Amino acid sequence: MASLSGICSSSPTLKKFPNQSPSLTDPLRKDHVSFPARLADRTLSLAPPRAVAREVSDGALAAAVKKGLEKDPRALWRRYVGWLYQHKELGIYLDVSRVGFSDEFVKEMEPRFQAAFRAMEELEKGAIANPDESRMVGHYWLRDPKRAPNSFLKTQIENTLDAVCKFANDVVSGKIKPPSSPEGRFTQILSVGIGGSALGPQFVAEALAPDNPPLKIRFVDNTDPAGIDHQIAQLGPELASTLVIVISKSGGTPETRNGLLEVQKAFREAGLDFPKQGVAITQENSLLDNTARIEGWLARFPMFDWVGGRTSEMSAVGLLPAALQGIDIREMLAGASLMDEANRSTVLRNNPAALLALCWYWATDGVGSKDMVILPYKDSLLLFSRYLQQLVMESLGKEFDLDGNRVNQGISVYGNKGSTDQHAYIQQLREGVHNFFVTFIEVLRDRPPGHDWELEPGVTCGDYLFGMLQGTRSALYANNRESITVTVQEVTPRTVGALIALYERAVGIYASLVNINAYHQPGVEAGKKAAGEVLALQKRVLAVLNEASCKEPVEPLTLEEVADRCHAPEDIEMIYKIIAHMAANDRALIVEGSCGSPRSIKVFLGECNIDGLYA
Ligand SMILES: O=P(O)(O)OC[C@H]1O[C@H](O)[C@H](O)[C@@H](O)[C@@H]1O
Repeated sequence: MASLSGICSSSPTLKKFPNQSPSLTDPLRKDHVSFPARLADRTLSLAPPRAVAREVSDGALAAAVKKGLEKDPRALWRRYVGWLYQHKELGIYLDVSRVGFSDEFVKEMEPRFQAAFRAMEELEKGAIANPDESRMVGHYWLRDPKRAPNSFLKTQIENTLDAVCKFANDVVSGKIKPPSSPEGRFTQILSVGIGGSALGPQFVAEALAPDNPPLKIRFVDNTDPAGIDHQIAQLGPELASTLVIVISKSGGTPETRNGLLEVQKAFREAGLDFPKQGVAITQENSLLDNTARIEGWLARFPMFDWVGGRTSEMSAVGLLPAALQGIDIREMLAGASLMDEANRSTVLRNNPAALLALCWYWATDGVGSKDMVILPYKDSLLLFSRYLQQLVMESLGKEFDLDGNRVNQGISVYGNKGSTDQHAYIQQLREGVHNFFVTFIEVLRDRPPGHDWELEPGVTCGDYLFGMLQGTRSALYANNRESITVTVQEVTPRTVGALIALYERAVGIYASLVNINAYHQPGVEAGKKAAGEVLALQKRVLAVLNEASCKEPVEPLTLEEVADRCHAPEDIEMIYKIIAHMAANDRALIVEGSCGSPRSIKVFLGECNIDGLYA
């Protein structure tokens, strides 16, 4: 059982259309105006934007493009050595040599970087770095509480960490027991949460949980009934020894609420007392917090107003589940803190997060023109790309900049793992549409010492993984595909903490470079609001169908009739979808016609709900 210290990546058709290069002549291309010096530089000598690449395939500019990315091995080696970043204590390396930025570009960007460094410094001092929500942005304080802008916040962070450690230790040691478990101690965690309240814990569990953790973890991160049923079924009798951790900063996210209600129902049906096995992680006085307090849940931990969901892994959100799985959370914090310290350097070459941001700006023209493909060559880092998807896309995907200009910024992120993806999408990356740059995550240590063996003379299984990574990096580069490589010695709590911190800061710096607020997510609300409107419409449809179904004889209705009676003729398509969904779930009966020809449908409810008539 774990102790507290233990827890604590030649278009032939163009020949037919030699005069077409639409994106180069499109006046809306932002890179025509965004950074003229750098564009001039690039058309002469550097890695091709996509439109240039197409002309190149026609042969005209091929020589210039080849000149673009350095191909001379000696010059490349000099570039590699010259730009290689190493964090000695963390054993982390950052190689940006396979991104084609020039010295001139770096010089042009220098003032912007200095401005970004100043902005990060202000942020860390407690500036309102999220102006739209009038919030401070304090995730960096979580791993270095003395940097918090006042002693109250410092104490809050320290007390929460202590409480997390104590609670985890008490659960792992069996001091805190489930009320009715034959095993006498908690054996499972069911984490209910979504977005930033799930992705960090999922990534960390996959990366760091030991093979036999003190508590195994499962996730309910959706309002998919079948998915929830599956998790509960997998728990089986162990529901009695399951600690349910409900995580929601706002405390009112519908998917999380639904997950909680479903889990509570399963507890009732199993005759279990949910509050004695329930833990809430949320902002003080949120709906969730009040529910947990009133119902007397086993424990409650705070989420701070100044920590965003996508940067909450080092708060109770990430630390509690990690500690319960026997992951050394103090090591995660130490790794993040060390990385933060390195990222405070105002010398670009010495600042790994700034180097990443530089590469992102170069590769995407500062307008998101290329996608970020994350390829960790290590199974345990599988979920890193998924974690980064939210961190990068929710932070950088913004319609307006800080001055109110419409910019539609963002960088798309996707990925899975190597070498597996070499058998899936590397074909397109090497030879297909050139709309990406790759980040390889390399782990030097193949497996714990003493377990290695040569599966053929001089070659281990890990050597193949290494060879696949290096081979893919070279093959992509040979075809002018840029890549970054982040290398870690091994996957440990310290390096995972550092990787999270590295990307958090890179996102913050990049946001400053392109002048956007990385810390809000106004776009997410539109979908939520529309979902609420659909559900409100469904209630009206139900009422109309119920009324017709309560008539004697029952009055099946056409879609037009339902829409008219809902006073929503403009919503007929949505009404059709609502009815088709209800019919698929045996909640409405289609007596005439079929869903394939919507105008033919006549529908009513299987039974009349008298109470519903007067609701
Ligand atoms: O933690 P919660 O308040 O439940 O929010 C969960 C998620 O909901 C949203 O849709 C936000 O866009 C995410 O940033 C957030 O992480």
